[in-house]
Amino acid sequence: MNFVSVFPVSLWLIAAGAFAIYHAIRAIYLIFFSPLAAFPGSPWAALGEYWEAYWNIGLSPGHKGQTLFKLEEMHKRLGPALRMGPNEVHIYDPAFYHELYRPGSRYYKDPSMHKVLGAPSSTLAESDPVRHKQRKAPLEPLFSKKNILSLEPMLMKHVDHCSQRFDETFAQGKPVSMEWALKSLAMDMVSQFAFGQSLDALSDPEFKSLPVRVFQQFLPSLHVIKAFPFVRLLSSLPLWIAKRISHSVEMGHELEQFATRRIDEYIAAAAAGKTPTFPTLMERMLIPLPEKGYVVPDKQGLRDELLTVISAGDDTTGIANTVTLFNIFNDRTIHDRLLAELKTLMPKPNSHVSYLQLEALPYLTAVIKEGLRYSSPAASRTPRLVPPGGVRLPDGRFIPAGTRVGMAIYHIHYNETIFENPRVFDPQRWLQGPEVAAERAKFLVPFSRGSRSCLGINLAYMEMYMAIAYIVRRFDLDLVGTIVEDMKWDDMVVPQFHGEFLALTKRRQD
Ligand code: HEM
Repeated sequence: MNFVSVFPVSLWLIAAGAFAIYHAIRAIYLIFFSPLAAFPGSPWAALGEYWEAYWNIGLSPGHKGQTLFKLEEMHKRLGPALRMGPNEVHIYDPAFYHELYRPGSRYYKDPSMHKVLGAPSSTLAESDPVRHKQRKAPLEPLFSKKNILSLEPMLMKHVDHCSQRFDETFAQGKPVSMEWALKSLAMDMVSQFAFGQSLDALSDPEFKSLPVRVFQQFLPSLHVIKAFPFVRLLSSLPLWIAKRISHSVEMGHELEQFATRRIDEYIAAAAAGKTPTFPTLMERMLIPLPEKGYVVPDKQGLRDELLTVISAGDDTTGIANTVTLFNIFNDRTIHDRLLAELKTLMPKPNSHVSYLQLEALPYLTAVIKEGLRYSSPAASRTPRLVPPGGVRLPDGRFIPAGTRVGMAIYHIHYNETIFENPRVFDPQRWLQGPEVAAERAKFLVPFSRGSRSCLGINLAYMEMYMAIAYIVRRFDLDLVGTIVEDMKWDDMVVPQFHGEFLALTKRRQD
């Protein structure tokens, strides 16, 4: 007996017909009658994740990581609010950014989205504001400026190691792939901060150690997982099967195993009294804070935290440094002015200065701000849910409570009304008098704003100031055939460049 003989053909036809009618009615409702029908956009977007997947996944040429740019173009044609999904609106109005992401905002993260995207029990993914505050409690003092300043010698050690690796590669007559090298530098810094021991990514001969590659290759797969959540289930398969199905799933497995190993090693070392001499993420996460409602998470929670912090801190800072350095060495005017300023503080190429001294340099500061604007490492939208009562937009349209709304940092940073000639890398725009600079600073939001903004902001700034200042002062990078076109990028969760930034890393003599 088989299924077809149990259910006659007519029943199958009725079931298929009912299915088709249900979806046709659903489509008509979503496109023409839903409360979001007033918002223009592609009808495919109204039906599901299909439109976004079509522009992001890259099944056809020119359609990889393009949703962000497509949205920009559509907003310019169709207005500041677009239909982005059955229950989602996308906004392109800088003034609304400060409403959506302000401190105390009641627009919370959407838990369903983070369940799909992974690491659901991390601070980054926690949507409930009370639980988020509790979860953040041990991390806040760790990420404070005071504590980050105490990490300066550790960061300096990695900058020196990076310089030594540049020398070795130069001696072999080979160019350095700057993106890989700078991501390795960021990886060593953030891994030591997270569990007290760096992953020594800088020692890899090509700067392509497994952890750096794994994060780089896993993140773009989030586009696929978002559109087809069942893909996530593949990660529960045994590794040998998963490997045959998808490289990204294999990478996801690698990541989880890597984090679990690190946690076990850390706990074993702590039990043997061998903890690092400076506070680390792991150490803080393992101490309960009953007065703040913080309970030590289970293994899965620790793993999620470790993975999100390393991933949040590696690619982002690596990308920001890559883009900033390319633009410095691609424009002699910017380069010469920055070098001249650095020489006032660091008379010799091997001079050492403190981070606080670097932070006080006006042109370096302008270059770093512009690097963060121009690179926008966390470029895409970070959606939130509309709070009870809904929201009325300035044009009178209403968005009901529970709708997802999102804005993209890239759209703020590349908005011509705020930043003139946004596609030009121009540090000078930050030096046009305190009033103009203050007005522009309101819209410099690489780390987002409000209670869900980046916890790692102080560490990220310190990494950037130190990497940019020491590399520019020590090395005269000679771009090996890299042109502006190579630095164009697709939005694959983090920017993915079209070409490679290759440079001969020659030491300066004076
Ligand atoms: C240039 C470098 C960086 C940029 C541009 C950046 C950007 C961001 C942005 C935009 C968010 C908010 C995401 C959201 O709304 O969902 C965020 C959150 C976060 N970032 Fe960063 N980040 C950087 C570096 C770092 C570093 C170095 C670390 C840690 C070592 C870090 C750790 C975190 C954490 C833990 C969160 C979650 C905060 C929370 O939800 O309370 N980030 N980052």
